Amino acid sequence: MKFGVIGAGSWGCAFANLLVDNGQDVLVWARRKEVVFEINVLKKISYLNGIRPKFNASDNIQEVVDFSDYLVIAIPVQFIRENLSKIKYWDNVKGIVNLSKGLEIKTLKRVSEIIRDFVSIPYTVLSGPSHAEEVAENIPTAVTIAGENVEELQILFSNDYFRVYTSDDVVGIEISGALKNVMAIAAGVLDGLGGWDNSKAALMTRALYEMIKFGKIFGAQEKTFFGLSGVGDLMVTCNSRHSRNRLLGELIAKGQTLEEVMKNTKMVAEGMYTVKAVVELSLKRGIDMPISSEVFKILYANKNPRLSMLDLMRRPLKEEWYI
Ligand SMILES: NC(=O)C1=CN([C@@H]2O[C@H](COP(=O)(O)OP(=O)(O)OC[C@H]3O[C@@H](n4cnc5c(N)ncnc54)[C@H](OP(=O)(O)O)[C@@H]3O)[C@@H](O)[C@H]2O)C=CC1
Ligand SMILES: O=C(CO)COP(=O)(O)O
Repeated sequence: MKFGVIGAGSWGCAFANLLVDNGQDVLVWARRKEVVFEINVLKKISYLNGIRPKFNASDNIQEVVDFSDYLVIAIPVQFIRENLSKIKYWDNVKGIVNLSKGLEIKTLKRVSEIIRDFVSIPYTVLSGPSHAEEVAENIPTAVTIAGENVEELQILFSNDYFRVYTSDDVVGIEISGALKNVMAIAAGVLDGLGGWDNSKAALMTRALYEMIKFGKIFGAQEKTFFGLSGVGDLMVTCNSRHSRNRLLGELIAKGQTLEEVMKNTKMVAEGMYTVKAVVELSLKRGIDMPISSEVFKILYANKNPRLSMLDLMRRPLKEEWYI
């Protein structure tokens, strides 16, 4: 099978290597010519130290689409629309596989909804605790896919280091994948303030609750949040040294501004965008989202992270579980 991968960042490249390991033909789209040169000629991936690309790349998006049976999306969510709009013909593509995690802030849409604005071909989302750095080193990883063609894709993607489960909950997988990035920023804030175990465990548990509350309003299934794309990805992202979202929160709590953090990294922390959509949607739909709302205030209203933590502790007392 031929896979075109849109995005030559860490996840696009790690996933492309996985596909090659599984015997698939792969062509990756990178927006910059220097990245194509690095991959095709220098055999380097600048986003993944020490990992050699097993695939070729092109900076011509239409060429990659024309090559593809399946098109894999692996670029930051805020740029999916602008890049899909460059594609003129979709004739060969039999399905889309989305690896990106977030909500579009301009439209408040999930990735499946953005894609439906362009084509109505089968859509599948893949999510779960899967840091690119570890997948690229063939470290055992498990993820979930939902959508169309999942039986075929489950077989094509699985191997001895990558185990793929299936689910019937596209909405739940997209929402849990998007929201865990916001929660990981909050976890990073705690790491920056003190790295306390009790506080981190409390935050992650209440974060899961908040994710479920939000997801159910949009038709997600509760059980999805207890699976790989929910609690699994929440655990990895809130705790991992690889997580860009967690690191963003940590650096802010240690005194850097958002602008400073962004200037010093080329990697995307999706939660800093998604939190805007989450707060807007929660206001529109009347969903109480205390952790997301504090993350928003810390990032965009210059709120002192210590005060955010205190404000969360001082909320009205209540039963633990009341959805
Ligand atoms: N990294 C991971 O472990 C995982 C990431 N994800 C998700 O995958 C998605 C991609 O993340 P990841 O690979 O980590 O990102 P990286 O930060 O590693 O790389 C970002 C990639 O997106 C490209 N890019 C940035 N801006 C644009 C633009 N305007 N148009 C086109 N391409 C652009 C960058 O190109 P350039 O180099 O030219 O700037 C680069 O190739 C995100 O939604 C993320 O949440 C999901 C699971 C695991
Ligand atoms: O989604 C991820 C791991 O599953 C990646 O998280 P970060 O973007 O925070 O690194």
